[in-house]
Amino acid sequence: MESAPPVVVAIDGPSGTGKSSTSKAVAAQLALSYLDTGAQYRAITWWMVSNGIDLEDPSAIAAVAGKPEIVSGTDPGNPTITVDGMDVAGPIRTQEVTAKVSAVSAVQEVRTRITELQRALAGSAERGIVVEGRDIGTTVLPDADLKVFLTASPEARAARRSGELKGSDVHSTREALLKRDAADSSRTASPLAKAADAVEVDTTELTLAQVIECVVTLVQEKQAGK
Ligand SMILES: Nc1ncnc2c1ncn2[C@@H]1O[C@H](COP(=O)(O)OP(=O)(O)O)[C@@H](O)[C@H]1O
Ligand SMILES: Nc1ccn([C@@H]2O[C@H](COP(=O)(O)OP(=O)(O)O)[C@@H](O)[C@H]2O)c(=O)n1
Repeated sequence: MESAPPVVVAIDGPSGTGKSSTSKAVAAQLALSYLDTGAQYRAITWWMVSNGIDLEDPSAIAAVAGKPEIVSGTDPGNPTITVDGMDVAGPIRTQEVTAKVSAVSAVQEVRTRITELQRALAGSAERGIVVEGRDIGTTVLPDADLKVFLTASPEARAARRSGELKGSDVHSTREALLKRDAADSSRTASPLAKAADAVEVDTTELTLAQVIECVVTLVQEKQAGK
């Protein structure tokens, strides 16, 4: 039997809408690769913080954007991320990195560099890939076979996020999350946006299992040529 052509799936949306959990599960179920592009922006931000780069100064960020070597593992069962050979899966999730990532990801030189990495990984995935982020359907992979834009109410997103972060309260989590969404949506370089041809799924009232099933069905329909 001939093997199916690779399928490329772009999943975008704001924080806490379920992109990572959905993308990982969909990729695992369909034996596709998986790429968390937020982890890449977090990794370059972690490197800049660790090296004392002035994040108030976009030109200082731009000047060193090419320095760190960022490598993403694309197995949905074991996604990995390293910077210059160091495993940074833990350090990229600190509140400090979360608070600073939008300033770094707004710099065009950073985006150009990370977008190149993303396209190379998508192009080399034999069976196909699920790529999640903010600008995958609009900029990184505008020819993706399927584009999904996940949304959810700010309350649902804040409740989900604060459920993950021990000791955080929903109110401050909500404020931090909305601030980051506003920065990501208003930047000039490849802002968070829904592609015109993306399928929007509001996950507010859906369980994670329902969202996964919905996206798996959309991918299978594409693969069947519907
Ligand atoms: N539909 C859903 N209902 C309830 N909780 C969800 C749903 N989707 C995701 N979650 C939970 O919300 C949290 C954030 O999900 P995540 O996939 O990391 O979102 P994102 O990648 O969009 O920021 C995780 O703990 C996840 O298990
Ligand atoms: N394709 C992408 C993905 C993330 N990002 C940036 O990276 C940050 C972290 O993304 P993330 O997906 O890890 O964030 P969460 O939704 O997990 O909180 C975002 O707030 C954006 O600033 C981006 O600019 N473009």
